[in-house]
Amino acid sequence: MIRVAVNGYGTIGKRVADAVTLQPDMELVGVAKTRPNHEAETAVRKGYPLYAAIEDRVHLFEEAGIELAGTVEELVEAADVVVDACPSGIGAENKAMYEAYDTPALYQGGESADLVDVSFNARGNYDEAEGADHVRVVSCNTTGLSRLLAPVEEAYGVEKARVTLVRRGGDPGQTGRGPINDILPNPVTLPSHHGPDVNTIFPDLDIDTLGMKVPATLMHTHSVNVTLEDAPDAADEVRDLLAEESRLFLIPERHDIDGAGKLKEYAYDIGRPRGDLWENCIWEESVSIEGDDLYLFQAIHQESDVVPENVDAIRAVLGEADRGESMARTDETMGVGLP
Ligand SMILES: NC(=O)C1=CN([C@@H]2O[C@H](COP(=O)(O)OP(=O)(O)OC[C@H]3O[C@@H](n4cnc5c(N)ncnc54)[C@H](O)[C@@H]3O)[C@@H](O)[C@H]2O)C=CC1
Ligand SMILES: O=C(OP(=O)(O)O)[C@H](O)COP(=O)(O)O
Repeated sequence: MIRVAVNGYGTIGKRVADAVTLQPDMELVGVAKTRPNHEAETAVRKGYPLYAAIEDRVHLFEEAGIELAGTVEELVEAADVVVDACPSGIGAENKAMYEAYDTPALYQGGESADLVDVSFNARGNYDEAEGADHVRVVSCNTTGLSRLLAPVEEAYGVEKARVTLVRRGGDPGQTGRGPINDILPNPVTLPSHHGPDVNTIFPDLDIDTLGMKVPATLMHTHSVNVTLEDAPDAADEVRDLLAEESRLFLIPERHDIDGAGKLKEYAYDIGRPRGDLWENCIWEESVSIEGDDLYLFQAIHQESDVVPENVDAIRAVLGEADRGESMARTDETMGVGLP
C-alpha cells in the first residue's frame, strides 16, 4: 500500500484525499489543516486522521473540540509521498520540510515550474515523473490543454496551437474574488502562463495562449484553434479520436448543454461528488476542420480536473504502475468517463 499524506485540505486537497481513499493500492495516512473550520470537522467525520499544519495552532483545534493525530511533520514522516495542495507559494515554503523527511512531494499548478524536477500530466508525460522527488501537477487549465493536445499531436502533428482561455474569476467558495462586473484581459500581456506551462509537458509544441477573467465561478472555457501538420478531411475523424480518450467528454448535441451551468447541473444529476467534472467537456458540435485548422470549445472544471492527475502522479513518482494501468485504475475507481 502506498501511504499518502495530503498537506493543505482546501478545494484541491479534499478532493485528492477522497480520491486516494478509493484507490485499492493507496492508504490515506492523514490530512493537514491550518485551522479548525468546517473542512477540518468534515475530515474528522470522514475518518481522516487530522494533523495540524502549524504547530502553534494546535490549541485552536483543542479549543474547538477537534481531535488531532499530530503535527504535519509527523504526517510527512509517516508517508511514502505527500500531496501538497496549499495555496500558491506555500508549497515552495514547504519544500524544505519534505526534503528533511526524504518524502517525495507533489505540488499543484500554482507553484512555479522551477520549484520541481518534473511538471506532470498523466496523458502527456507520465513516465518522466518516476523517481523524481518534486513533481508539479500542472494547473487545471494546463491539464485541460495537455489532455487535448496529446492525442491531436500524436494523430495529426501540431504546427501551431492558439488558445484563448476565458477563466472563472474565483471558485464558488472564494467570496473575496472578482471581477464582479467586468471582463479582464488577464494577463494583459502575452503569453498567459498556460502556454509556457504546456511546454513543460510538451517542450517542442508551438503554442500561444491568451488569458481572460470573467465574473463566473463554475468553470473555465477555452476557445481552441490548432493548425495541424496533417489535417484530416472531416471533423468526424477528430471527434472519434477525442472520444477514445477517457478524460475527454464530448458533449453530445442531444444533451442540450449550452454552458457551464447545465454542465454542472448534469454532474449533480448523475450523482457526481460535489458536482465534479473530472473530464474536459468538449462541445461535439464545435469540433470543426477548416483547411488545416482544428477549432473547438471546451469547458474545464477547475476544482476537479487535476484530481485524477494527482492520483496518477502518486503512482508515477513511485514507479508503482505504468501509465495505462494507473489511468485505468484511477478512472475506474473514481468513475471518470461520462455518457
Ligand atoms: N482551485 C482551483 O481552481 C485550482 C487550484 N489549483 C492549485 O492548487 C493549489 C491549491 O489551491 P486551492 O485548493 O484552490 O486552494 P484553497 O485555498 O482552496 O486550499 C488551500 C488549503 O491549504 C490551507 N493552507 C494554507 N496554508 C497552509 C500551510 N502552511 N500548510 C497547510 N495547509 C495550508 C488553506 O487553509 C486551505 O485549506 C494552488 O497551487 C492552486 O493554484 C490547481 C488547479 C485548480
Ligand atoms: O490553476 C488555475 O487556473 P489557471 O490555470 O488559469 O492559473 C486554477 O483555476 C486556480 O486559479 P486561480 O489562481 O485563479 O485561483
